[in-house]
Amino acid sequence: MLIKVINPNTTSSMTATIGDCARAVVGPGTVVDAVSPAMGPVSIESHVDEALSVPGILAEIASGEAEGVDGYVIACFGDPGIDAARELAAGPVIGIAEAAMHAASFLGRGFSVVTTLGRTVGRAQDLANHYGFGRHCLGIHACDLPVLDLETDPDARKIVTEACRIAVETDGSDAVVLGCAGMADLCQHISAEIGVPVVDGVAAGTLFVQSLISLGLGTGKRGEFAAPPPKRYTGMLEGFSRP
Ligand SMILES: NC(=O)NC1=NC(=O)NC1=O
Repeated sequence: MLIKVINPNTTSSMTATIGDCARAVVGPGTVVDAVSPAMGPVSIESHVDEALSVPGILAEIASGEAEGVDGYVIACFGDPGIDAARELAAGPVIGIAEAAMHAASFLGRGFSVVTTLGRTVGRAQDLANHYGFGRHCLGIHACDLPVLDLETDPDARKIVTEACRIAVETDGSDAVVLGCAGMADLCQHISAEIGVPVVDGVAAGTLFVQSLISLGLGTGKRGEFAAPPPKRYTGMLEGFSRP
């Protein structure tokens, strides 16, 4: 089977890290194609960044459908464009926030989320509530690292680890969810350091997609997520028009 893992930001080094983390967990019959869209923000740290990442995500979903992709992971903790992507895809589409929260909910009574900048905390809270994890999500904490500093700051691992330690002590949580795809490669180190399960949504989302495909399950097409009707788009979006 072929799973397309889409890093909605256009930083190729982060896409490579994300792809490595996804490939590390899939079974022998699964190929992971990790991509960034040709257009979009170099990192996603605001509502504007998230909105501007969606056209590129949808372009990747559309090309994936033509290429016979079996399922998709949207590897950004805001789960941008997830509903629109599900309209375009036949197979399952899972965002890393939804995946990580589901996984963490199996590990105890409650989990903490550690995200990047403080301004992304509200979005993570909205997603927890939207997905039905408001009761399980005991706290959402920012490590105050910009997304791309996760790759460049030599202290990034220590900063995220300490933020996770403080989150668990503050919230009394049983597990931690990493609130950024760029943290995926820190997961095992942090878990060993703080002594609680740490969930990376890239790995969790990839395995959930693999499992759904193995069960022969894809996105339901009877109603809300049926293929969208023909539509003309103008200006910069003209290429998205559906005859
Ligand atoms: N909360 C976040 O920082 N989310 C993210 N921004 C990105 O560019 N990738 C993420 O996962």
